[in-house]
Amino acid sequence: MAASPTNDHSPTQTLNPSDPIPQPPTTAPTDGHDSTSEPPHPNGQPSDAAQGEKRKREEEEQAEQSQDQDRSSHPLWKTSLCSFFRRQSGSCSHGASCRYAHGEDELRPRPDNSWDPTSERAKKLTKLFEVGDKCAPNDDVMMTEDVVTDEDGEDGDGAVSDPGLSKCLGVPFKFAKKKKGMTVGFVSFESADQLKSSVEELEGKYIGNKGIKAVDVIPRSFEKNTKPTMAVPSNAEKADKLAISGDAADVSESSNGTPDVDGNEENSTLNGSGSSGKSARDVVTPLAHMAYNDQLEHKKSSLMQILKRLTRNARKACPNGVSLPEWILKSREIGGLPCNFEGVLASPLVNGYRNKCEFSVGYSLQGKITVGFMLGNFREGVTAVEEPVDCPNVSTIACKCASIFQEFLQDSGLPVWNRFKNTGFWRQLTVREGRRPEKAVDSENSDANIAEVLLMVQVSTTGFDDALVTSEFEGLAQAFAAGAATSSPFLPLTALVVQDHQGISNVAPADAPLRSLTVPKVTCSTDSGADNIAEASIHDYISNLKFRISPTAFFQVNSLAAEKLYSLAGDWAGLGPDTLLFDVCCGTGTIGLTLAHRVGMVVGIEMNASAVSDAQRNAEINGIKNCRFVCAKAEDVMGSLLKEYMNGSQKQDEDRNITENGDKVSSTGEEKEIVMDNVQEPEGGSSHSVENVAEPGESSSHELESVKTGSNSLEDGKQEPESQLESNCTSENGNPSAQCFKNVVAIVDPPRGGLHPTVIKALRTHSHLRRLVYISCNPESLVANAIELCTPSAEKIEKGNKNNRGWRNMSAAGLARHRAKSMPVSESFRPVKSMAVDLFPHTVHCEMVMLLER
Ligand SMILES: C[S@@+](CC[C@H](N)C(=O)[O-])C[C@H]1O[C@@H](n2cnc3c(N)ncnc32)[C@H](O)[C@@H]1O
Repeated sequence: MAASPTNDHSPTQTLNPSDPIPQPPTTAPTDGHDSTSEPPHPNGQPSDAAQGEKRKREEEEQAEQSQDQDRSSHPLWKTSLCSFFRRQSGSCSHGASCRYAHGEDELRPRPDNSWDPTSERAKKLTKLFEVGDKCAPNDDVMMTEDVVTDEDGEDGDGAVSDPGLSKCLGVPFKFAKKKKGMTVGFVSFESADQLKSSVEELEGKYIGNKGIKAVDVIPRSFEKNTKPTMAVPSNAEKADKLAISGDAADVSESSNGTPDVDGNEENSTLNGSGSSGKSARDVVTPLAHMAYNDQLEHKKSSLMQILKRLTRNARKACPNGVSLPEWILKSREIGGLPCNFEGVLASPLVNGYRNKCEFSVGYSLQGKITVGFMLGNFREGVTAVEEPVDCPNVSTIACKCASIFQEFLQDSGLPVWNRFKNTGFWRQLTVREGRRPEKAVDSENSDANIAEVLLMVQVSTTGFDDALVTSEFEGLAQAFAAGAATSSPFLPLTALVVQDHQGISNVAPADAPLRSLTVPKVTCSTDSGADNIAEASIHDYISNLKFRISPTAFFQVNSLAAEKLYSLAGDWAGLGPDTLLFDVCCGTGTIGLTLAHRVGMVVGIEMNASAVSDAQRNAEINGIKNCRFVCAKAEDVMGSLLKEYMNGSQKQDEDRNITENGDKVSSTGEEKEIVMDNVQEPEGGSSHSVENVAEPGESSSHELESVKTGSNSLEDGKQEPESQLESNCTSENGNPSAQCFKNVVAIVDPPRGGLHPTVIKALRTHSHLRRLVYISCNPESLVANAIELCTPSAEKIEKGNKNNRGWRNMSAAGLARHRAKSMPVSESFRPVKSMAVDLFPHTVHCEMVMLLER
């Protein structure tokens, strides 16, 4: 049964935003504007001229799209009612060519078989649904965790049955509970008879206008003292239809069960349905059934569709009275793309390429404690975990580690984490592998290239006896030592770390306590047994540079493909001895350090303290002296750093930033200037001094500067920077200033969500920054950020209404269009070229690179 259509559903909520035809206004807001795609006009009613202009743009856009495709065969053709036609009593200037339906007769069903929610058909269906449509889809609940009650009617936590849910159900039962954010609730019964009669009574029942569907919780045969339990998945889009509270706080596991939590690609992989019959392989590597070349083709065409959104949205956002930029006009010649898309570069290694995997701890469908991948989404009631067998992106060594841990857990005296109750001890295993330098790489046998393995076990120690915990940790270390000793292929166990984390989701904050465990010497190939957490790290190689990687620091999961990615970014960035390169979101310094020999100076910005510490150390290991790493959130320091390095031209910048309406914005475009602390040496000269690291949210930055502390010794094969800075090229605080650099470029590589708006503003409003290379693991956020960077400025900027709640429901592109309107007057960038690098074979993900210039 599909989610029931309701009148308050806007098309953007019910349709896939990737649909190439933007949705029309289907509701009739008072200002006559398209409330689904545009925020309300901040200054009240738009003028007729503005409406005319907007309409003209839409017409142009329509004309362009008609070149691309046969519109009438488009899946969204006439699937929404034309609001102009309705408001103007049956007339629309587009006539028969309008993409929207002129009346109910013309209306077509949407690809998901639903109807425009404002249509009569949809309303009728809603009514039908309310009086008893029983054709609900068979949502699979694979909740393999204990959700049932104790004998006293309380759950294991002592929490009482959910009274709101009890009231809604209106049938006899023993215990009922639903967590906020979940689309299913759980009910247990005194007896099988009670279950049978209650389920019969519940069939066809509604809570609000949402049908209840009762399904068995996945085989509970493994439970001792099984009590009859069923799940009641709500067909509501939002879980609050079944919850007593309207507040549907999200408790979903954003990454659990996925191989990576680094804001990287797989976070979305498992957010689909948890349909039974799916294996871990299907869920984690959904393209594995395709030949690799076909996978690349598949990625190419979906990336092209996403890229076209940049053109469409920038066109839409282009202010009235401002000419469309050349790149938008020319996009017609390249099928609506914003710039040339040069294809997808293949990964040098297609199987076993992941150097980091995060394995969930949970129960399999058969009730066995399992270490592997979750088969779906916790929100939808799926917690079943399957072993990572047959997932071609995972190395044999990583699988072996998961299996050793799984064996250990079978006899552990401590419980596995229960996501439903938020109780338990063992949560997750992260396996990180360090590979040998490239020259030694054997692409046929990727496991043979693994030289170091770091294991991080996530636990929640709260409420557990210290002595028991200590003895379990000893047992764990023994188990890994013994397992590694007998492993084939050889398991070079380097470090074992425990991360203590109490939070609901397994995504731990960067400062979650870490403890290094001593692994008995007998099994260890390298310097294991380190009690000092500073030593718990592994090393990998990119472009012949050696990188130290701490347990929680980001490092691309496919090192060989990352090398291709970074060199592509470097080639496009137009580097030279006169270049100052900003490496924004630099992680362990990979991009800046691999390109350092091609530029005058690198300034890296990164918020994760361990990663910055690694970056600093990596500069030292490789004898690189022209890098400076700043530990701070980019949004807190980007403007200040650009300003600092563009000292000489500051006055000019400030003059430029007096907007037409007389408002003066800071040179960074930020409303408030963020003042950086003076540059500080790391305490005691040590790059590991985490005391020097800004707390999250602090606006100051403390820096670990490799410029000053880089060692002179070069390891074999390491690159000497091409140019060293003249000693007189320094600003007041001793850092080299931009006057020494003719060319200032930025390479940004943000997490999935993209750049913070403050960073975008700073990059855009610093006119000396002429070139920007954007790397992204999420092309959607790249497009959203590029809309803001590439849309021409209005002659007069609009001030946004920060209290407008309508923004919450906007797509990323819609929000970006809106933000573009309030961007301080500044020269926009233009997309020059784009290309993708496949870092994630067998998954739908890719790294995208786009060159922006002005
Ligand atoms: C996709 S990774 C890229 C790291 C690095 N460029 C590389 O390729 O190894 C994104 C990095 O941005 C960092 N990050 C996330 N939000 C940030 C912020 N607001 N400011 C600075 N760094 C941030 C993360 O810690 C992570 O290291």
